[in-house]
Order: sequence, then structure tokens, then C-alpha cells
Amino acid sequence: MSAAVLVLYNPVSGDSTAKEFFQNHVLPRLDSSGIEPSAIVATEHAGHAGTVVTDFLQKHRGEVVVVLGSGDGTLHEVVNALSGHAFDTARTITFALVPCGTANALFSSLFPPTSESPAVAHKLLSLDAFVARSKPKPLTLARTTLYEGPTQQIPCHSTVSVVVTSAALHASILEDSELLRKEIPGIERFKVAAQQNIARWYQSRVKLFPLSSTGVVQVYDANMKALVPHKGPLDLSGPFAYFLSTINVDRLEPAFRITPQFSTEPPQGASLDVVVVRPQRDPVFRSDTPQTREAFAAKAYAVLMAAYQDGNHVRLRYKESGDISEDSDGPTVVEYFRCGGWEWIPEVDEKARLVCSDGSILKIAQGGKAFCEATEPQNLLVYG
Ligand SMILES: Nc1ncnc2c1ncn2[C@@H]1O[C@H](COP(=O)(O)OP(=O)(O)OP(=O)(O)O)[C@@H](O)[C@H]1O
Repeated sequence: MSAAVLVLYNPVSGDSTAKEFFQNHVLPRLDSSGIEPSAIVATEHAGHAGTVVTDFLQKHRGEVVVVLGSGDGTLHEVVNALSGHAFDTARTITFALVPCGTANALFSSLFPPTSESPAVAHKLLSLDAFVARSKPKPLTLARTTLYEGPTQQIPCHSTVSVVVTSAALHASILEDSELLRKEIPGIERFKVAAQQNIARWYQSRVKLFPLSSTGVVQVYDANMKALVPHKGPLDLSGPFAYFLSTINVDRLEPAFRITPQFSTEPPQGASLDVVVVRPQRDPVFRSDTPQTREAFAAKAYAVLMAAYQDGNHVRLRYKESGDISEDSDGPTVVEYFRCGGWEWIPEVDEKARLVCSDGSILKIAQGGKAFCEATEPQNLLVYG
């Protein structure tokens, strides 16, 4: 039995051109390939995409393909709606992504931009893989659970991410960038929000949990230019400037390759790639003062800019003077891990309690913590 096809797009994602793109390119491509969608739906409000997909699954039996025209936020809604329903886990749901959003992290990671391919053809690559019946790839999910206390284990909220789960600077950027959406519809709003938050530090404690495949956490070794096993437990204490983990992607925007090892050394099985910046690694760090934070902002900014240079931030190291260089053999500015899960236990400051899951912002209760774990559901796939 061939799969039932749902065509679903968010008309307000990105620059609000999804409807036009579907009418001019996606629907004709399906038609010329002899694929007849069972339904074509435009989302009407936030949260609608999840209901559309779960209703479709109830109406159609067997395998389902969702041709999804949106950004990562809409995919996040769909995946969360699916994880909240008790569907037969043997039922396969495969996404063909048409990047119509602002950042399109998952699509850009599956199909990194090239200067040669024309824009329209590039946007149709995942759809083309579906039409050609290519073998889809399994999606990893990161389930984040918020607990009200660090030890009492009372879960108060749970959500899944398909791209990114973060705290610290990235969570603050995403919180503020949403307020700028109307004013700056493109990815520039992330840079503006970064400037607003670049001098903040976040007091927290972190635990990294081993990969289920190898029983260890892996850490990036800048000399070996590779991930190596870390022996023993991995507890990190703050202050943190940056704390971010990704699944399924090596970039959060077409050029922002923040977790480059995901594509350089692809993981085996469910795992999270984690990028951390802790100012106390700076050889000239002495104490946490407003002046130290202000001075460190230039270094945090250099890390973000290097991520735009094909993920070069992982190669940045401190000189004895505290200057940053690729030619030093001092401590790396960025710590890079691959793990099975992590715990973020914020202390005191309000902003350290923010957690970002694919752009949506959660808040940890005072005295609580967030626990994030990678899982591979097996029945969620993507054409890539
Ligand atoms: N008709 C609608 N009106 C208003 N908001 C909508 C509508 N349909 C969907 N949404 C909301 O739009 C939000 C943003 O959508 P989406 O993630 O697709 O685009 P984006 O944010 O521009 O891209 P990206 O997530 O890649 O940066 C979603 O969180 C969704 O809740």
C-alpha cells in the first residue's frame, strides 16, 4: 500500500511566501510525478499544524508522508503533537521538507547551501528525494523535562525538540528575537538579539550523561580534531556564557554551523552534540565583575562569528594573554561534547532559568532543573 500524502504549509512562516511557493512549485511537482495528496492544508493559527497531522493519522491507515512547508517551529509543533498521542509506533511518518521558514535548520543541515544550485531547485531537494523514493533518514528527538526541584524528581513539563535545546545566551537570543519578528522578519533578528544579550553570564551546574551506544561522553580534542572518549563523570560548573545542544543538525541557519562534528563525524544512534562556553577557561579570568563580563563579550561574539565560518569556533584557543587564536595550543574557547543527555541546574539569576526548545521558550521553576535526553523513535523519518 502506498503512503497517504498530507501537504501542509504555514503561510506566515519566514517571509510569508509558502502559499505561493506551493502553488507554483510544490503542487505541480507532485502532480507531474503522479502523486495525489489526500489533503492540502494551510495552517490557520499557532498549534494548528499538530492537530492537522494527528487528525490525518486518525483518518488514514498505514504509512503517512507529510510534505511540510514551514520552518523548524512548525515541525516542532507537529512532532510534539505526535509524541503526545498514543499512535502505533510501527506506523511510519516521513517528512518531505520544503524550507519556507526563517532559519530552516533541519533542511539546511540535510541540504547545506551551495552557490551553484538555483534557489527554487534547492528548496525542492527533500521533495525530490520523496518523489524519487529515496531512503529516508531516522530523526532523533531530544526530550526535555522540567523538574520543580533539583532532587525531588517532580516533573512539571515535558517537550520534545527536533533541532535544538539550549539555555544561556541562545535561549535569551530566541526569547528576544521573537519580539523582533515583525520588525525584522529575516535571520538578522537573531544577530540583533545576540548583541542585546552578549555580555550576560548564567550561573548554573551541568551534568552530562553517557551515550547509550558507548557508555561514555565524548569530548572534542582540538589537537586530534576529533571526538575522543572522556573518562569518568562529567560535571561542569558555571558561570556559562553559552550552552546549547542539537540533534539532527550541524547548523541552526544555513551558514551558522554551530555543531560541526555532527556532519564531520556523524553519530551512531541517538545523541546530543553540546557546545559550551565558560568564561573561567579564559587564562586572564580572575573574578566575575561587570567589567569582566563586558570584556568577555568580545570573545563570546568572536565564537559566534567563527561558527558562521564553517564551524571554525571549535578551533579557537586562548593564548596566555587571553587573546583568541587558531594558532595557539592553549585551552579551547569552546567545549564540545557528544552525550546521551544533560541536566541544567540554574542558580540564582532569572535568565539562567530559560530553556529554548526549537525556538519555544520554557522557564524552569526557581530551585528546579531541566533534564534533556536523546531518543530515536524509529518511526519518524525525513527525506534528506
Ligand atoms: N496561520 C497562522 N497564523 C499565525 N501563526 C501561525 C500560523 N500558522 C502557524 N503559525 C505559527 O508560526 C510559527 C512560526 O512558524 P515556522 O517555524 O514555520 O516559521 P519560522 O519561525 O519563520 O521559521 P524557523 O522556525 O525555521 O525560524 C509557528 O510556531 C506556528 O505556531
